[in-house]
Amino acid sequence: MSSCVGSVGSRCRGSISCADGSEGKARSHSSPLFSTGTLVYEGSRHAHAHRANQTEIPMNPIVVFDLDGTLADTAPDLMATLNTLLAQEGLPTLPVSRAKSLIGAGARALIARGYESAGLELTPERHELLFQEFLTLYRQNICNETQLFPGVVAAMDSLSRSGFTLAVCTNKVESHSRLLLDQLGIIERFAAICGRDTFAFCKPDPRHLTETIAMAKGDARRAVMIGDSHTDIATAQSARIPVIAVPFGYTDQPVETYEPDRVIAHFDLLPEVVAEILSGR
Ligand SMILES: O=C(O)COP(=O)(O)O
Ligand SMILES: [Mg+2]
Repeated sequence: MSSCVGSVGSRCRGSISCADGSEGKARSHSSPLFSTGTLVYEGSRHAHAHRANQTEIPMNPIVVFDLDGTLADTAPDLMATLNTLLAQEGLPTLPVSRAKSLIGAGARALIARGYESAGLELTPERHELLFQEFLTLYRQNICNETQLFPGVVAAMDSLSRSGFTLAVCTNKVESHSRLLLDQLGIIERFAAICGRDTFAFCKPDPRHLTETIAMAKGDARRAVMIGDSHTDIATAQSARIPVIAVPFGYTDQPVETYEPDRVIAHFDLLPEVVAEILSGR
């Protein structure tokens, strides 16, 4: 039998390619919602194959987390880094409370928005230079005051026990995301960590989410995203993935404005709400 490598794409429409070059369709193998599902390969050349000869690719239900403002309160260290840059130029620094309107679209946007609110417009060259400086500075100070939000670890424990794969889809650069998740002690929990530079596209492009799910080998039909911003909600909505919002992150407007499927005020509620969404309750 040929060995088949799963590259099951977003929403499970992807093909599965085999060592012998043949392609086949992946079909859902009926599975209970919260147990590990499987996809059964039915290669065109092997359609006659006896069931015992079929290659099964496990596809777990998956929860995809945003990082800044969802898993962790990163505002103090992000704003401290921004303020170091502003102070270097003799510009007024900004309070952490401004994080809600500045964070969410990555470090480049944070710098542009920060300088704009300090009354300075950046040329593209200067912007790029400051971005590089920001990356270096932030890397050295990434977890000084940053903390996981209450209940994150217990919620992940519970989801993992129920058979969920976990992944991160963030607009932070991937290396920073990995460094931070490592310093927070939770990096091992994620089957995929995809930052704004992991693919050629990033949130709100829905492919950032669907490709994260594919990379984690999660089942896109049993996937839920959790995020704190309009960007996360819009991304999930365009990917047709249900989305839960947290109200304690970085957004100007209340998250309800963007019509997520649910809003949870504490991570203790996450496992239950994910279960409700996936069972259509
Ligand atoms: O760093 C940012 O601005 C955004 O990051 P997030 O996508 O994890 O919220
Ligand atoms: Mg966020």
